[in-house]
Amino acid sequence: MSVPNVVVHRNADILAKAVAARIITRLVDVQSAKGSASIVLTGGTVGIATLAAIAATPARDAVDWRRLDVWWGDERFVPAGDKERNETGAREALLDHVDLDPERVHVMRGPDSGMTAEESADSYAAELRKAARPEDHGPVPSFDVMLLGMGPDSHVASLFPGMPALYDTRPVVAVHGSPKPPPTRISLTLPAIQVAREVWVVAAGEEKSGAVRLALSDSGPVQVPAAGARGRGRTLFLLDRAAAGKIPPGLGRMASP
Ligand SMILES: O=C1O[C@H](COP(=O)(O)O)[C@@H](O)[C@H](O)[C@H]1O
Repeated sequence: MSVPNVVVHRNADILAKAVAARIITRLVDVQSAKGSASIVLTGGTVGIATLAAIAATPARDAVDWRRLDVWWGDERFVPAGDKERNETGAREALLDHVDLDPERVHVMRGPDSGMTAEESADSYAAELRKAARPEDHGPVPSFDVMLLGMGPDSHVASLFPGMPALYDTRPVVAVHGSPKPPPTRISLTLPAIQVAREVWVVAAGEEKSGAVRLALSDSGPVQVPAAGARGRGRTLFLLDRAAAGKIPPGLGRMASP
């Protein structure tokens, strides 16, 4: 697993635009190297603002959207189209505005599918397994880039401090009793997160600063889930100045002072 690098931007708006530019560059680089690329999306404020920033820039046309697999790190277990779904936010911000191959948009199903949360998690795990190649050496594809928002409690995806999902070795689980509504969710687990080639944790706001500090310390991921958000090849913490306010001096690289 990689050691995190920290990049700090002046405010949340610049952060979203800078992450959008990074994503475009990453996807173009991967597509030019191997044909297609994969991204794991997050919900949350910076995650969705980043997707809107991609939609707003003409550089988005540099990506071949039809050769992109889109996955989610977590989903709220509510019906398709519900405003609470991470999928709904992502579609409104970006996915409905680019020419994606619908077969490559891998949503986590909600209760309207007729599945229980457990069945939905199992079906997502099966979809991941189907997409994995021998070179992935396991049941989850080596995602090219995974975006993860982070809560003030240090949760990433729908992995909340102390909850059973953090001990689970399956790639996808149902989460019940989430401290943040809605209570039922589907989430990748840490073993699935940690197969990503690159994991980018995005966070803005002073209320996240304590969690950022802990996530960059040697805290254990059961207490501080974001401390387990590490990519195989690269881990980035992409922050605004407020979220970076409590990290030890010298750790954060100020990109836009
Ligand atoms: O519930 C969730 O929250 C986190 C972070 O959200 P934010 O609004 O505090 O940025 C998000 O990353 C996760 O995907 C989502 O389901």
